[in-house]
Amino acid sequence: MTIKNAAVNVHDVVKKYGDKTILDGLSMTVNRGTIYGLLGASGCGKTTLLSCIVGRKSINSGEVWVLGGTPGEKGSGVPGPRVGYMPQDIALVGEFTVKDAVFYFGRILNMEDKLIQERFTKLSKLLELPPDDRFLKNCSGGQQRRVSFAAAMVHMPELLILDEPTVGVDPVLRDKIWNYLVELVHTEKTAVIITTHYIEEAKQADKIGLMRGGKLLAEESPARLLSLFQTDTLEEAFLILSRNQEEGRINRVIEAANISNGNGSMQSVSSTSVSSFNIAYDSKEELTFDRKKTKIKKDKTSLERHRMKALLDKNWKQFYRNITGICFLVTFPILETLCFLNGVGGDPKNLKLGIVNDETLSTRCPNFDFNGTTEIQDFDCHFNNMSCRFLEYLEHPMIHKIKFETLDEAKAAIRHGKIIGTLYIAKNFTKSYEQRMQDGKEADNWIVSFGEIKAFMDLSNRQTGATLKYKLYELFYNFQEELFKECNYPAKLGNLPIQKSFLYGNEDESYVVYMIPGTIITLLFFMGSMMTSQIIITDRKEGVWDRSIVAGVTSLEITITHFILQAAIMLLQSSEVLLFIFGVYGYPYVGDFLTMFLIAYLGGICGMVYGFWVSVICEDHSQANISVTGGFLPMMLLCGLIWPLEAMPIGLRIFSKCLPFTLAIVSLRNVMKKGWPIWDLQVCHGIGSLIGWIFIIGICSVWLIKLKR
Ligand SMILES: Nc1ncnc2c1ncn2[C@@H]1O[C@H](COP(=O)(O)OP(=O)(O)OP(=O)(O)O)[C@@H](O)[C@H]1O
Repeated sequence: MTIKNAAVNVHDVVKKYGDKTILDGLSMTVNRGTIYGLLGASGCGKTTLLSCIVGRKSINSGEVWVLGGTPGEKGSGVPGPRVGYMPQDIALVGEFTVKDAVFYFGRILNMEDKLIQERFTKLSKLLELPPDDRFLKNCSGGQQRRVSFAAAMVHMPELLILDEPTVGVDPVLRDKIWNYLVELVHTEKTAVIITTHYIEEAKQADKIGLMRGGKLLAEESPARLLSLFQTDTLEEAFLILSRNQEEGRINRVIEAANISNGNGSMQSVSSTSVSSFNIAYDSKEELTFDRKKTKIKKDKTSLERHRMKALLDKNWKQFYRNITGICFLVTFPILETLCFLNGVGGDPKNLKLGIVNDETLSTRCPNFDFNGTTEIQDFDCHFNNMSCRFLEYLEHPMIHKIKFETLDEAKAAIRHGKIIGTLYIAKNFTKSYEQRMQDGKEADNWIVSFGEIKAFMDLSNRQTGATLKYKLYELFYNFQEELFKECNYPAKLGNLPIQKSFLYGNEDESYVVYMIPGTIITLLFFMGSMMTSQIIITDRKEGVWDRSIVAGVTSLEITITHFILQAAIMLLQSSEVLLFIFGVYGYPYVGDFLTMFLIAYLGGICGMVYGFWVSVICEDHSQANISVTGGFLPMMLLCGLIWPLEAMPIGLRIFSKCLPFTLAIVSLRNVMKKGWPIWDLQVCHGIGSLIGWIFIIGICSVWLIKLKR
């Protein structure tokens, strides 16, 4: 027998996961137009073997030859339309209807819709599929398995690989499926490899491979196995083989049958094993010869329109039929933006401030009247009731005044956390304040001291304490400025002798404005990384990724089509965030909006690529969540979102500038606050750093995907 008759030829294959050997020098041959039943206990390596045959797993040594070539190499037909693969997991999209699932694979394989419909109708009847429009996520496990089976067979492949297709299928339907397979191999000359735990159903196979411990114990027709071991069932034959292998007495069927039968059937068994050895040997020779003649080329990773279309259609259906997902993707950026704008940067309100006014013994001065508090006599300005006048200026939403009789009481209240600070006004404040003005540089120290309002503050909450402190300064300046006006003194005499003017920004700006560029970029980066890592891991976990690749789709096509949809979603999310900040809340910007949008959008795209990297290095969602947040939080703390970069030690500052967010935030702030154009060097730095990171992470991810295979 030659390799031309063999659909699959596996020779002396070793496959390891780490140190663990899963396939231990395994050889098998599957001929065209036959059914090959691969049997073995759970965990013996059946799925691993099938993955090596379809080219989804690389082997450590040995040879795998499929439909005239090596999987993954030119001419093998694997992955591609010549093979139909039904993996053990359902490996279909839950948001697909029954019909969508079959059409998806048909379209990937470039079949006309009319032909797909014809096949679908036939398979639907044969496999008793649920109604066409039922979503797979609403089908039972057995129903999903049958749909998966139909999807593997829609294109009538030359080689059909079925990993446990009859699990959860009732005996009548199971019988029907086997009859169909038998008919298929006879009429179409299809080669079928089928694994099953129901050993007896494999009686209809042309050949059975009994696998155990990574080796093939026997490779015979069912009838021959029964006669060799003189058993009524295949299960018993398998039991005898397994027992003998466990006891270390056999490696191959020849010895097993000897042990089981004594010398009686020695002759026939010997010839069987010799012939089976010859198959592998001949094939190997021809295989080696062919390879010497033709240099094997790797299949090019071309982009095919029909596959891209089918993938885009799949991604779109996955997206719009997942209502929870849509709600999250659309509303999360708005919610986060609202939380940020409402929760960060506003002034505190109703801060409890103690007042000890020894001058009037009142906090509110109920019948206080501004009139008469200043009086000009002999060119001098005389003051009355200044403490009440000042307390009027403290009528502000930030301050809630609480009267205390003594300073000690007020200090005790601060220590017990009842108030945030207290002001103390001495008994002769007005007189001392007036004296201090008139005496100027000749004023006595005690006059200066009594003419002061003393503040005692709790600064343990630095932000609140500092905000109140600056508010008190501001209110006092207002008080003093108006007072000086009334006295015909220069209004600014009491201010610090510094003339301030601002070329960019202004003094009253809220802290939130400082945080806006950082928040936009970090939020979109986070959204992008979460979205991409979750979607890709889900795709991979469900097995859709692998299965599509076996059907001929390339990793590049899957990645690009995912990227197209997610980039569109990111466009929406970036618009939402910018619209809320600058449109709805009206925060000012002076630069070009499109440049700001570009930087924000690139931040989101960079997040998507980071999410792609995370999906490559992580096995599941929880690992991915840890990686996304674990990578994101340090970057967020170091990027200048919360605190200026200038406050960092120099080494950390340089490191921070190498991170994806940092320069981008600086650029966005320069456009937003200073109106710098896109060609400004500092703006270009931020854009360039984002683009650089997108390429670096993208290339590393693709490289790692190749390495992992
Ligand atoms: N990616 C992997 N990394 C490490 N070990 C793995 C990996 N995949 C499978 N294994 C291990 O390889 C062995 C064979 O697994 P495989 O899935 O091929 O068995 P199987 O015969 O198909 O089992 P079953 O009939 O239960 O599906 C098992 O012990 C499994 O734990």
